[in-house]
Amino acid sequence: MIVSNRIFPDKGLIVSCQALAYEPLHGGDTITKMAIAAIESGAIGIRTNGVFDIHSIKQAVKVPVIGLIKQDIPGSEIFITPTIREVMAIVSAGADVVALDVTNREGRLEAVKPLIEYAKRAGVAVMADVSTYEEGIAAEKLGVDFIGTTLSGYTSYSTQAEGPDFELVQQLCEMVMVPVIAEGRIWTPEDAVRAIQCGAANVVVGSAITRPQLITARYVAALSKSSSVGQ
Ligand SMILES: CC(=O)N[C@H](C=O)[C@@H](O)[C@H](O)[C@H](O)COP(=O)(O)O
Repeated sequence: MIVSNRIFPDKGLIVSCQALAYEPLHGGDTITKMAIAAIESGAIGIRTNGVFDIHSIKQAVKVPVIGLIKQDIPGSEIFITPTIREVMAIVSAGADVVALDVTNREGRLEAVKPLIEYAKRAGVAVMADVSTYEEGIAAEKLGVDFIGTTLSGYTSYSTQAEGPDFELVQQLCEMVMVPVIAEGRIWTPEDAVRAIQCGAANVVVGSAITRPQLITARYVAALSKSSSVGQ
């Protein structure tokens, strides 16, 4: 059986549960509890950042976990699992899938090869976080198991949009054989349905479910906009 089909045999929702050190929910078992809540409500997978949360969530839930490590490297724009060190740590923490940057920046399409090979040799699948169609095509050639639209809008040359990049999801689904995971700025159930209609195998939703500070800010902005209307 193809690795990706074994990991996520059905289409569905993957919830990204992440809180970096500067975010209010960072620390302790908060993120693990978020993951448990998501699974209790029907999510089929979790995407999470960092060794602690990957390991903790793996102990707590039975669904596949996509692991990444966000790491700032001075002078580099690549921050999602930038080096082999992070790949090794994610594999050791027990993730089922390693997510990493497969963008066309800083020679990454060449530099990422040993990272992909390491994960695959360890029996762990790879999700390529891309920002454009061309990067998705390149990622498939590199032998990844999933392609995510995660970084659309986060590279200088990709589509900059407020909402999800449905066009990229659709283009990739038409051209690649590996499952495409729609990810990035999916805020409503309708967005998620549309991503699946575009051909996505799965949908990752993060902030709209697990970043209460951003959810709150949207309500506050909407209310302040509506109260200023007509004044
Ligand atoms: C660009 C970047 O750093 N994305 C990260 C990747 O793991 C996460 O911070 C996002 O929450 C995740 O991609 C889900 O997206 P959204 O939160 O928009 O649903």
